[in-house]
Amino acid sequence: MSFVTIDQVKKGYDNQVVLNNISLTLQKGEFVTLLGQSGCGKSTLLRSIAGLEDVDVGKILIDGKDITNLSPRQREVGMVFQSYALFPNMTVFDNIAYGLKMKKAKDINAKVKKMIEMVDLNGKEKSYPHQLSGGQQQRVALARALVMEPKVLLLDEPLSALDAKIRKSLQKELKRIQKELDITTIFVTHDQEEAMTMSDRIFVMNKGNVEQSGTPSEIYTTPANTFVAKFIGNYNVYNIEVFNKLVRSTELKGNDVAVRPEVIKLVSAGEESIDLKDNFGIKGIVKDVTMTGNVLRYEVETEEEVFHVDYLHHRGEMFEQGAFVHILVPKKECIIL
Ligand SMILES: Nc1ncnc2c1ncn2[C@@H]1O[C@H](COP(=O)(O)OP(=O)(O)OP(=O)(O)O)[C@@H](O)[C@H]1O
Repeated sequence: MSFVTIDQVKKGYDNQVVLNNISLTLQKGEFVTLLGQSGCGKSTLLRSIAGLEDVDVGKILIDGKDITNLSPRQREVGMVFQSYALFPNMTVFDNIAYGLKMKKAKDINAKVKKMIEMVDLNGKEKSYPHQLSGGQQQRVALARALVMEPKVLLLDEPLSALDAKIRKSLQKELKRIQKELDITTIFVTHDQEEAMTMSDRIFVMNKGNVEQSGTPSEIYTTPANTFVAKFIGNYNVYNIEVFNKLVRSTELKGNDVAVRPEVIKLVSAGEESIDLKDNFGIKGIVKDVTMTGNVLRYEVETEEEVFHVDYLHHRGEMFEQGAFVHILVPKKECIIL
């Protein structure tokens, strides 16, 4: 049985549909990500689960209980925002202890200490938020949410305000803590790389709809439609008629064809023995070569379209800007959309 159920949820403002009949389920302990561009409705969905927004239609269940009409407090969820939202006039310890004190919980000291240890803030108990870095403040916000032992942890772009290096290290720590506590987590981000590294499952959202759900590798290797292919990775997506014209074939049928940049091979134009049985071949000129990390990213111009081709640096020969090449697209790697 699923642990969290979103059942046909709809929400709109004035004439605008923000959530268009969203249904999804999560298993206990899963880390899922709502991924999408600004305005797609991901924050609204998260805030609806938290009880910070009302839905117009539909139901939300957590651990078998219908929470659709409960107040945020009664829902037993914890939330962390991009902006940290700490109490500025309270120490780290008091920020984390606040919710427990309100609830008149037992063993407050021990619980807060354990959380401070978990988020690696030992020694900072008496510091105030303004004395902490952004990353440390976000650790406090995380500890403050987790100390309440919520059933579901909701994270709204929690790492987006941090610089790249801190962000990477907090991604790892967040995953470690999530696994250690086995806490069901819904993470919101617009950053596909972040979604790919963090998630058990990703829900790709667009204009109030879930376009596709799946593991990071499922979404990357088998995008369900043109939107997902264009949004994820660095896919080459072409209108199928244009592609067929380029490769002088009518083999492919459909609307669009998508090809991942790393499956395309480049061969010098002078090369004679090219395999045109298993590949589509297109003549092109290398327009640009950029190096990102250990990946060589080529931009190859053809008579109609530009092809993006990624080579791992050690994959062999390099092609210079201006080089005449054959672009070999393996037929079995063409994804028809
Ligand atoms: N209180 C509100 N009143 C009117 N429109 C709203 C309100 N809150 C959100 N919206 C609209 O709903 C749409 C979805 O907003 P939402 O914040 O969920 O998107 P998002 O995908 O999380 O984007 P972002 O990353 O920019 O927050 C947007 O078009 C937004 O303008």
